[in-house]
Amino acid sequence: TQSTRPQRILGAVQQNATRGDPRSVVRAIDQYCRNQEWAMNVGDEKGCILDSVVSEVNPATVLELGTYCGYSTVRIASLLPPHAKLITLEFNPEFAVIARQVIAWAGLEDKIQLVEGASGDLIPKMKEQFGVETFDLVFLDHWKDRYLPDTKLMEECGLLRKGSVLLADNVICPGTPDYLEFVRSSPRYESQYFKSHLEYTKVEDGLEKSVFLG
Ligand SMILES: CNc1ncnc2c1ncn2[C@@H]1O[C@H](/C=C/CNC(=O)c2cc(-c3ccc(F)cc3)cc(O)c2O)[C@H](F)[C@H]1O
Ligand SMILES: [Mg+2]
Repeated sequence: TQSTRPQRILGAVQQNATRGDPRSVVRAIDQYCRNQEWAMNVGDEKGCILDSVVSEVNPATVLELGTYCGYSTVRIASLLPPHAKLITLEFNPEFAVIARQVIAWAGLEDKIQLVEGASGDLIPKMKEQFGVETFDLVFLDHWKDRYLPDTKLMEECGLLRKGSVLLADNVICPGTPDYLEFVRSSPRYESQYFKSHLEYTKVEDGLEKSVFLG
């Protein structure tokens, strides 16, 4: 039977990456998606910007919205200090199955909690069900029309504190116009655009880093 793109990405990891070596997992996915078939990972170019923001924030608690195959999940978790935790939300069970195996291959199960479900349902349960106070860093990379409602929901649920950093993928391509307008005009956020390119292409895209001011 025909394999799916996520299954082929997992295969590339299992064939080309070293178990327990997260950076080799990241490299294997980038090489596959650049040379064989495109996939919507944040990728190597925007990934370097992601790395620098993660290193700067040095977060104890991270929330990722939209796991897909776990590329950015592994990339972020590989840079976290000991005892730091990353919660990643994914509502497509087929993607979750693949992402769990990619995370396991990287040996990062202890740092990453993949929760299956929709962000709109899970965000209100973060405190009670997952023992989270606030998030130091949130990486938004799920449906683009959900960035703004979920940001407002995180505020309402008290999951952001003064200094929490939101990092949003794809603010140019496919684009998140309502989110961008909000974080750039709101007095409660200090926003900065990092110009880059759509993963594995020459098309413009970028990341928006927005610090919640409380
Ligand atoms: C809505 N709440 C959700 N809760 C949990 N998991 C979710 C939720 N919503 C989606 N998911 C989950 O998060 C993922 C969704 C990622 C969406 N990403 C993109 O569409 C996306 C698209 C392009 C792109 C650019 C140009 C072009 F020509 C074609 C594509 C580039 C990118 O970097 C992207 O990130 C996953 F698939 C979905 O199940
Ligand atoms: Mg993306």
